[in-house]
Amino acid sequence: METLDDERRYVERCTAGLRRMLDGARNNVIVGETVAGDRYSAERLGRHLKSLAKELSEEPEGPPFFGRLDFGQGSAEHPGRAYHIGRRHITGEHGGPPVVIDWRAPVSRAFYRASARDPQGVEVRRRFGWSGSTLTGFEDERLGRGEQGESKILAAEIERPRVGPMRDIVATIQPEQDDLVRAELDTSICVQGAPGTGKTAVGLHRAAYLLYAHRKRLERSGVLVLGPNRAFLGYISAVLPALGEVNVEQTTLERLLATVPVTGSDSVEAAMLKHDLRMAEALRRTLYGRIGKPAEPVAVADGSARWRVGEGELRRIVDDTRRESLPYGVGRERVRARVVAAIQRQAEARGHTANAAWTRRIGRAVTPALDAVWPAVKPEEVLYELLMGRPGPADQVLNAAERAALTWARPPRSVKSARWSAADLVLLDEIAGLIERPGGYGHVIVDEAQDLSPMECRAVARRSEHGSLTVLGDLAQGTTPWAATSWPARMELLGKPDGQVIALTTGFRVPAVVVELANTLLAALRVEVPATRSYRTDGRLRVTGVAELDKGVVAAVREAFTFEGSIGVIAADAHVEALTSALWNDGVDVSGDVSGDAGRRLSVLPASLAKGLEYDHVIVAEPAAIARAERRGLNRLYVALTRAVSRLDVVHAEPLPPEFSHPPEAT
Ligand SMILES: Nc1ncnc2c1ncn2[C@@H]1O[C@H](COP(=O)(O)OP(=O)(O)OP(=O)(O)O)[C@@H](O)[C@H]1O
Repeated sequence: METLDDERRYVERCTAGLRRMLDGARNNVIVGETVAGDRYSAERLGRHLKSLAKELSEEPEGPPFFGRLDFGQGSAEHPGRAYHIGRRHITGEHGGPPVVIDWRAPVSRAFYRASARDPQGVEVRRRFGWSGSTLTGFEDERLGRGEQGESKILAAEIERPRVGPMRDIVATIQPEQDDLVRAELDTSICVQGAPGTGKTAVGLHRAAYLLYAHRKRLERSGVLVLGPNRAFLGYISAVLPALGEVNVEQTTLERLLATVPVTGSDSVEAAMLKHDLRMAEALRRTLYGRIGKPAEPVAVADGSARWRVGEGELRRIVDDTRRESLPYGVGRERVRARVVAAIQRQAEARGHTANAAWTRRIGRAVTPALDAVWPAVKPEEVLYELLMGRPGPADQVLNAAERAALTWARPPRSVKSARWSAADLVLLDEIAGLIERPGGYGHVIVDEAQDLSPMECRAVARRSEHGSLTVLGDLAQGTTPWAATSWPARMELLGKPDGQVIALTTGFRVPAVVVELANTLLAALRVEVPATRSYRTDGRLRVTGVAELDKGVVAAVREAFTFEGSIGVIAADAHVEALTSALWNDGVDVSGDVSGDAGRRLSVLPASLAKGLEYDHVIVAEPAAIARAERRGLNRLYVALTRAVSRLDVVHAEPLPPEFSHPPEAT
């Protein structure tokens, strides 16, 4: 077995290999520009090579490898071979074998899965420790001899103080996580996991894995990551580029659906209704209500000829087309084509020849008749009609009180002046999907999926109809009024009723003492979620009663600065401003960005933005205020309490919510 010095020399080989790859890619750009046969292929090839060169040169400096596998002589596939495993493949000298194997390659799987009980041919698994890009040491597990122990390098990685945005976990993916990361592309999965079990990490690594294993297919069809808000996206946005994947769309559902600006708002009652599944049927009926019974025949002047499709035939065409359940817009064009075909039959019977230009002309000429029976519509027009509250086909789905709740209190003068709400975006998308099927993605990853409404699930389902889904969430962290209470039901709404629901049960963020406190709330949340165990036995919890909240928070922040890592003050939305000024007046720099991106250590954030984020030291200010601020305030509090990586301070001036059971009070 080599020494640390040997491994350091190997690092130099890797650095040289990377340099070779970059030079090669740059050289190829130049050659590619001169050798391609025609301008089109020159441009395509050039673009491809340039992006490869750019990708390589922009690759963040980091350790070239994190692990090594030495296979025994008895291994069927790799007898006596050794492989270094890293974030990306690094080519060897003179066309020789690669010096580093991509963590996603099939052989790397054993790094994550081999154990003393099932060594999978691996004699020794080595984990490397790094300080920046300096190799500092390694640990060996002699799996072939049945030796496997707790890894200090793994523990240090999991327990390291957090600063800045989320990092990848390629060096330490756990077997239960690896199973999900490498699940087949055609398999849709739903991961239920308590806070900090690595759902987001798993989802992002799955995206990277799928792009590696099915690059051609997915580069064509695309991979989409949906997160709950911009702060969260800022927090996770560096993970995939660090893994060499820059072509994944990462956005929120609201942004994805933003076809019109959101300038309006809804009462909770109206929003609840707009997110209710029955809206799908109400909208469908409203849209198809536009199709009319033919009142007159189609008459078309064609030079000296006059063509005519009678009312009866037109009615048959419309009825037949309706029965085909096509998207509304496709149906309209089908009716047009059938009317033109009927005219063509007449014309040909009278000796006219119908060429393409004639067909186009007649197609245009039947538009007025088509508009009368199957009019062209825009989604906004359909929703406008529904929200104006006039009697209509939706009355068969919604009762009078519901119709009244949906109706605009101050109706706009026209579609153009309508002020659409966030919930309206979802309805507009539903209508757009009824008119024409949207383009989909090869794979969609939805994080914090417990918060999706039934109507939002349908918007996701439309985009993954011909692809697969990774759904990530925690029923206990549901904070929207329509949050999920069962995963199989949500998977059905998401269009993947056969999707497997799998639980992650080891927590890597929240220390055991904090989990215990958060779990006292869990009973009150009335959701069925599997119990989890925290990997972390370190950590500190302190509950402090104070006379004045702002002074208590300032003192807690001052103390937090004496530790390493990021600090998050999480408060009820209404308290954020006052706490920020109290800190500011005390000379604390509070300009930190919520996602930790600005490099500052302290962020003061409303509880409503805390989802998915984590801070080394969390100060939850006035839990009772967070709990009473909204209908699912206790769930929100559960989210806030579980953001802590190392230390949690609960600071309160009011009594704690009664659902907290006897937390230890600081003196
Ligand atoms: N195998 C692992 N090795 C090292 N760190 C890990 C591992 N799995 C998860 N983590 C770390 O644990 C923390 C929590 O992970 P993540 O945010 O993915 O959890 P989550 O289940 O999405 O949490 P939440 O439900 O609270 O949003 C992150 O810092 C992540 O990097």
